[in-house]
Amino acid sequence: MYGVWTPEQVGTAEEPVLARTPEGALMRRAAYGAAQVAMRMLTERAGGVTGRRVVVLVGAGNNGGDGLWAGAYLSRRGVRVTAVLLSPDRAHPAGLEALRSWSARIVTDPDDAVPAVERAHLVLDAIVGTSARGGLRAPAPRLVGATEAAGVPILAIDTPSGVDPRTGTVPEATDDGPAAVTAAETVTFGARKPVHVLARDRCGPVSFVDIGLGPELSEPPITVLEAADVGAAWPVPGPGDDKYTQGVVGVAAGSATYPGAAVLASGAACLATSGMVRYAGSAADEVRAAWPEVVATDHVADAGRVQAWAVGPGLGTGDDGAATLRHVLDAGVPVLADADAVTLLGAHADLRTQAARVPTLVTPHAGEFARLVADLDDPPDPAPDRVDAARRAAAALGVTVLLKGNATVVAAPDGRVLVHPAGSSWLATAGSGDVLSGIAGALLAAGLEPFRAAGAAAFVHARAADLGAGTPGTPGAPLPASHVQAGIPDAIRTVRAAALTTTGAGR
Ligand SMILES: NC(=O)C1=CN([C@@H]2O[C@H](COP(=O)(O)OP(=O)(O)OC[C@H]3O[C@@H](n4cnc5c(N)ncnc54)[C@H](OP(=O)(O)O)[C@@H]3O)[C@@H](O)[C@H]2O)[C@@H](O)CC1
Ligand SMILES: [K+]
Repeated sequence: MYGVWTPEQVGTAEEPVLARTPEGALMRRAAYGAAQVAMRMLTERAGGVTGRRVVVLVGAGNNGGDGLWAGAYLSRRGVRVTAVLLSPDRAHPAGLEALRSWSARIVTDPDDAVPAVERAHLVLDAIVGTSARGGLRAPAPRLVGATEAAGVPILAIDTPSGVDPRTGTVPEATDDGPAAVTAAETVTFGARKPVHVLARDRCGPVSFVDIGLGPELSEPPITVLEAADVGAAWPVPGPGDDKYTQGVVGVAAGSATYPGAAVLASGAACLATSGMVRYAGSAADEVRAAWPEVVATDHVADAGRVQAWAVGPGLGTGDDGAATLRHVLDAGVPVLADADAVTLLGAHADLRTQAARVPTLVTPHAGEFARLVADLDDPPDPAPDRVDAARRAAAALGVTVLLKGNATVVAAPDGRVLVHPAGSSWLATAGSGDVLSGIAGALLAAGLEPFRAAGAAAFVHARAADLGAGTPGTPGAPLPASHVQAGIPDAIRTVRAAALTTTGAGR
């Protein structure tokens, strides 16, 4: 597990460290770390360091200072460095002096900069960091566009410029070029910021350089689970367990029109934990045929006792669906509400009141989220700040909210937030949400609190898709939701193996 801090919190943590270290030491530490990453990238992508060409795009503030110092360290190692000063009058003086002392080339005319980036082996984006507001400013779009068109990789210094460091959002591109950098990799300093988990597609892999802020940082407003955390929390049977002690999950999903949702959710629940799965609904025959271990009935009233309900996929949003949701919310056990159940919660105030009385996890995509909060005073809007919107919705509704998207955001009513940054987009396929419902419902039944269940389910769901798409590190292929479902056991094995390696847990 690691934390993510806002730029303001990082700034506050920096102050005492800056006060007790020699002037410029923190920046030099950061820049040295950035130069190490740049040299590794040059070795991997250009076969070596000495004599390779690096262009540093240098903005007006300390981020530009990091870039200039990194350029100086690279020059010292024999790299041919060109610094492009985008605001020549405001370039960091000490960094500029350091770079000049190594006789690096310094360019201020964009017309000279374009051929330089086109011929570079690597471009460092030191245009703007944590003080960024809005997209790239001229002439940066032209230079970043030329870099991308030439296929030259970009290493973002601290944050990919043009991407909002707090929310990960990017303005529209203009005729001048891209509004933000798309980095091959990012190197960050002191603490990870929201952009690194909310806009992984813009950052690429993120390296972390410790500059000693740790003791000064407050509780992180966002945490990110790692494989070992998920593996250590994953419920598996012990010697004293039977099918009931591990938790029975009820699945209320699917309909005559959408039996597939029931099959996907029930099967995912079967694969996620080893207790027992009950199914209630009009797709009982289809569920039994696909998953003979499921105890299936036609109505929730006949389902028998469960320790949690997963309700919603393919349920319908009419009176029957509302009655089913009302029934499961009345059972007094944790509830996973997805898809049509989310829409029903948005439409019925009494159901929302019921949901707040039991541990409820709601898993909307963007459209369902808008319906879920439509009736609230001042409805939270995920554009531009998805974390804030999820946090406000969770607090207002008294439920845990898992907001789907490229980065999954989980917010608890008490203000805790988890983000799961997607490493890929393979989950953008019909039925993948039904699979997530089954996994999360099974974890609720096994006793995980909604916040943890949501984080662990999102992690394993994404891992199942990645494994199903192909061998990590090679180009993958699209996969349907039934293959995501089939990948759940492998995904669980990998997180449990990670837990075993890290802590000895997960046995
Ligand atoms: N404190 C430390 O010792 C350490 C700090 N560190 C480093 O400092 C970085 C933060 O530095 P910073 O606060 O100086 O601001 P920074 O992000 O460089 O922006 C500078 C100016 O750019 C402008 N600007 C705004 N938006 C823009 C845009 N879209 N496109 C173009 N320009 C834009 C805006 O000025 P404006 O023109 O709007 O007045 C803004 O004031 C941090 O990310 C890390 O890299 C590390 O070295 C660790 C030690
Ligand atoms: K940057």
